Amino acid sequence: MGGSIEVTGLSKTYGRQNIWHDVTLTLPPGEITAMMGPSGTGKSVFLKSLIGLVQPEEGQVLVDGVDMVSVPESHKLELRKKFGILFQDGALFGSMSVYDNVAFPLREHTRLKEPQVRDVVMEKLDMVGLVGQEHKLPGEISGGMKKRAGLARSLVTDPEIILIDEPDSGLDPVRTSNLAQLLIEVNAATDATMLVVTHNIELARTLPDNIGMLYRRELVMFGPREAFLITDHPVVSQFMSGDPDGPIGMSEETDHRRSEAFDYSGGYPDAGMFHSGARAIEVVPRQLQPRSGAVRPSAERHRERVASGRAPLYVADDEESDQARPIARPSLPVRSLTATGSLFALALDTLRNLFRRPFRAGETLEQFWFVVSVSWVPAILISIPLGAVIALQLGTLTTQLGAQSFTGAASVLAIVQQAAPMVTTLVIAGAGGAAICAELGSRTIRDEIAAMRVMGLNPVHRLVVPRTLACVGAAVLLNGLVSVVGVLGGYFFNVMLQGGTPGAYLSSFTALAQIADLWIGEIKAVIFGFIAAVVACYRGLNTAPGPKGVGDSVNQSVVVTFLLLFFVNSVLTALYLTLVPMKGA
Ligand SMILES: Nc1ncnc2c1ncn2[C@@H]1O[C@H](COP(=O)(O)OP(=O)(O)OP(=O)(O)O)[C@@H](O)[C@H]1O
Repeated sequence: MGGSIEVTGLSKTYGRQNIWHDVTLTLPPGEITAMMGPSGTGKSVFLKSLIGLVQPEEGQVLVDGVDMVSVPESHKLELRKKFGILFQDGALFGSMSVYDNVAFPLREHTRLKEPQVRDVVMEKLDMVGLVGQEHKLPGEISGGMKKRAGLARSLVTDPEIILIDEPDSGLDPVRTSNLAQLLIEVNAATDATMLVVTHNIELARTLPDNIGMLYRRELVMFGPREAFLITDHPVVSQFMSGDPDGPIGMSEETDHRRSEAFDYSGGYPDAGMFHSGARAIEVVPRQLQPRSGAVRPSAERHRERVASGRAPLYVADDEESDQARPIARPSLPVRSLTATGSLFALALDTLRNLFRRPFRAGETLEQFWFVVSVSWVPAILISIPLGAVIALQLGTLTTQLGAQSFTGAASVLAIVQQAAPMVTTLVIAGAGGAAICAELGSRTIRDEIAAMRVMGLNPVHRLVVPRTLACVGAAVLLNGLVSVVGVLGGYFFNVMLQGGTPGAYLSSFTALAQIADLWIGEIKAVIFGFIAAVVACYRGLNTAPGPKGVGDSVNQSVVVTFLLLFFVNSVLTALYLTLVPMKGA
């Protein structure tokens, strides 16, 4: 029998937006449940909170007795292996073929040999009608096909709990019916617990054993399909009939006014009360049955629960439903501290995962090449004028002080210790970091990262570590390059324009500088490269929905990196000057 999920007092907010509060329900093991509700009522957020992809502020989600809300992330990764999930647009990995996407969980989590993997993958692809399309990339197939490929991937490990977000979006009515039929066959064959989030009334009327509805920040009704469909509840009956007249309008904001104006004189049905008889026969259609003739064990259990009165219909209290909940939003300092703490936690997690096997050499090299290729030209173009300006300024100053022979040492130290690591990392953050943040942000809003987490994979190990090593490697390499170009630029301007002598420029450097002065530049490059990468990855992985969310993340990642770099540079410089004695001092 499938896994059990018991939700108690669950509440979720985003900023000032209360998504839903105090949601309590149980998904009966092995049964199919549909969650309905107008757009934007938080159905997808609810589904993600069951699997620990969204962190609710209050409440519990017991998955086979373990609370998904409070267990540590490492335990969540294990618990998620019980789940299969189909995200709204399939959440396929864009760089892999349909075949590799479906094979991915098997290759990661089982010891099956490639021929066995092939058998399972082809069986699931056949089930969803995608045989012949397996070599295509996700970008080359339609939205409906992506959805079916996502379903095949979610079924490939025979999960105990299957979560499906809007299976019908992007599908025509015939394919929607076929998909519904497929889901009932899967349930009959596996007895998995299933939750289907949908707007599709026909699907909700014929597929599930139980139905729930979210509306205006709460669960308005939840219970057996046969009780839910015959209710007189104004919100539920309007939604199920698709009637434009009623408390539900164009948006939740205006619904508040419509709701006040609506005549509720018919009253609400009593919780736990079943309406039966002629009306039930009229409005409750026959539930879909497996074509194979198999008997669904969960359907039998459901009938027993209903007959014995152990499946009451929950109806929210009308008084409660119209009350706006005050949202205790943390103050700005608290939110800033929380974000800083999370960034710091990601940095530590990245360091921990550096030593985890397998080492992803291919992706690290690919990212390294990418960061170097977008950064080296701007880095050099900036370093030439910067070296010149530093040499000219210091040359003028040392001449005024009568110490012109020390121009070389001053310029080289300024370039190697300060300018080169800063320039390198600002360019890496602006070019490479911004691209990394945009890439991870797009993958986040397409639910690719969530899909990875569901498959029990750690995005820090898979994505953040290779990108961090790439940025650190690129920073060290480019720092050397920028230093050389900057020093040559300084030399050229000092010797050609300020009348300095080549011998004095170099000998002053050896007289005043020491090997530690060169090391500090490279150490700074390592630290700054690490900061640029972790900030970019952090913002990318915590992107808000939509293209605007990605844009905001990129912007914040660049600004935050710049601020951190200047701060950390001043601390490192002060430490170096305090701890390392100057040559000749
Ligand atoms: N990561 C996030 N950050 C901020 N707000 C979010 C985030 N994810 C979801 N939301 C907000 O939560 C609300 C509910 O979104 P959700 O996608 O769950 O709605 P839905 O009921 O599934 O809608 P639809 O049926 O249109 O898909 C929306 O207003 C959305 O903007």
